[in-house]
Amino acid sequence: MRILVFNAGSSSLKFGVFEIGTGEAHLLKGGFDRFQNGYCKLKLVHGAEAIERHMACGDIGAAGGVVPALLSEFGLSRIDAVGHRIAHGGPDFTEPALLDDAAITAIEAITPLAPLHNPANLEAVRLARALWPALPQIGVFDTAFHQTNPAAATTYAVPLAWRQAGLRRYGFHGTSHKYVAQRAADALGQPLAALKIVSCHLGNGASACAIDGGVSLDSSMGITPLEGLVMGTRSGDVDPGAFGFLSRQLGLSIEEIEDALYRESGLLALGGVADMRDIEARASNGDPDARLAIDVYAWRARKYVGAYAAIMGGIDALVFTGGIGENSPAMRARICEGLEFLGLALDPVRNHNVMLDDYAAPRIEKDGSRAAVIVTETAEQLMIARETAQALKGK
Ligand SMILES: Nc1ncnc2c1ncn2[C@@H]1O[C@H](COP(=O)(O)OP(=O)(O)O)[C@@H](O)[C@H]1O
Ligand SMILES: CC(=O)OP(=O)(O)O
Ligand SMILES: [Mg+2]
Repeated sequence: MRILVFNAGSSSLKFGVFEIGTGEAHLLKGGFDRFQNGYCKLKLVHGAEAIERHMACGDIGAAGGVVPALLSEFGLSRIDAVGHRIAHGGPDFTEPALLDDAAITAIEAITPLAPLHNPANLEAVRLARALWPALPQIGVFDTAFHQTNPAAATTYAVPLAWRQAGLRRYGFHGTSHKYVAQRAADALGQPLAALKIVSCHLGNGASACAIDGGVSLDSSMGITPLEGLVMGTRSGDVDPGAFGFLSRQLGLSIEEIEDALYRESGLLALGGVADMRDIEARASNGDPDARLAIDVYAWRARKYVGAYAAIMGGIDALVFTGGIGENSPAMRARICEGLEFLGLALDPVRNHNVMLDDYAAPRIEKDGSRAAVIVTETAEQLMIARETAQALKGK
C-alpha cells in the first residue's frame, strides 16, 4: 500500500511517501521550513539523492499545495491512502482514526488546546480530502502514546469541577517518543521492555518523556503543548500565578497572555530569534541574550531528565531527537552536564561526530558510563505510515 503522510508542525511541514506491505520503503521524504517573507526552504530526499530548493511558499498551507506537483515530478502520483499527524486527540482519539466529517468536527472542537498545531494539521487534511476525495484519510495522534500515563502523572491538583470539565495532562510528540525508544533499544541490543528511557524530543516544540519498559509514564507537556521545556516560541513551565500578576501589573487579558506564551516566548523572547541555529550563532558571537536563552533551555531540559530518572528509579538511556536534539552537539553537551551522579557521562568526541541516517542511532556516552546516551533521527512520518496501513488493514 502506498501512503502519503503529512506532518504539520509548528514551524514546518514534513511529508513522506511510503510503500508499506510485507516490507517497508521510503520513496520520498520532504520538509518545508524557515518560512520567511513569502519564501521557505524545501529539502527532499529521493533514494540517494538529496535536493534543496528555495520555494515561493509563505506558510504551511501554501507548502501543502505544492506537494501534488512534487509527487508527479517523482512519478509518485498514484497513492492509496493519506496519513495525517494530528497533534491533539483530546480524550476521544486514543488510536488512529478515519478522518470523516464527524472526526474533523471533533478535532476542530479541541483546537483551542493546540492552537499552533491542530489548525495546520486540519489544513493538510482538508487539502488532501479535496485532492484525493476517494482515498481514506487517517489521523494519527501525538497524544495517543501517553494514554498509559498513570493518574498521578495526568492529574492537576485543582478543583474537582475543573477536572470534571476535562482539565488534565495529555502529553504530545507521542509518535516520536515511541519510535525513538524502540530505536534506542535496537541500538543497545536489548528488549525495550527491560529499559528505563528518558527521551528528549527537541524540535521547535520540545518535550521530554519517561518511558519505562516501552510504556510512556510521563510527558513534560500538559493539557496543551505549552507546558514543560523551553521551545522556539513557547514558554514551557511558568508559574500559573503569572496570570494574576500580568493581569494586575500590565492589564493583560487571558487571551493576550495565552497568545504570548505560545507565540512570543521561549527562545524568541529570550534570545530574539526562535531558531536554535540562529541562537547558537548569536551566542558564539558573544550575544548575552542568546547565551541566557541557551542556559535557560539546557537547565530546564536537565531538570526534566533528573525528574524522570527519579520517577522511574533510574535511567538506562537518554535519547536525543528532533531538529535540536539531532543536530546540536553543543546543546546535548549542555543538557548532560553534571548528570554523572546518574551514572551518565557524555563522550565529547563521540558527541561531536554524530552522523545520522535512517539506520544510525549512535551512542555518545563515554566508555564505562552506566547509562547510554543515544542520538537518533525521529521518524514521525514513517510511524504515521505504519499506523495508517495498520488501521486500513483492520477495515
Ligand atoms: N544544525 C542545527 N543546529 C542547531 N539546531 C538546529 C540545527 N538544525 C535544526 N535545528 C533546530 O531544530 C529546530 C526545528 O526542529 P524540527 O524538529 O524540525 O521542528 P518541528 O517542531 O517544526 O518539527 C529549530 O530550532 C532549528 O534551529
Ligand atoms: C506538539 C508539538 O509541539 O509539536 P512540534 O514540535 O511539531 O511543534
Ligand atoms: Mg515536529
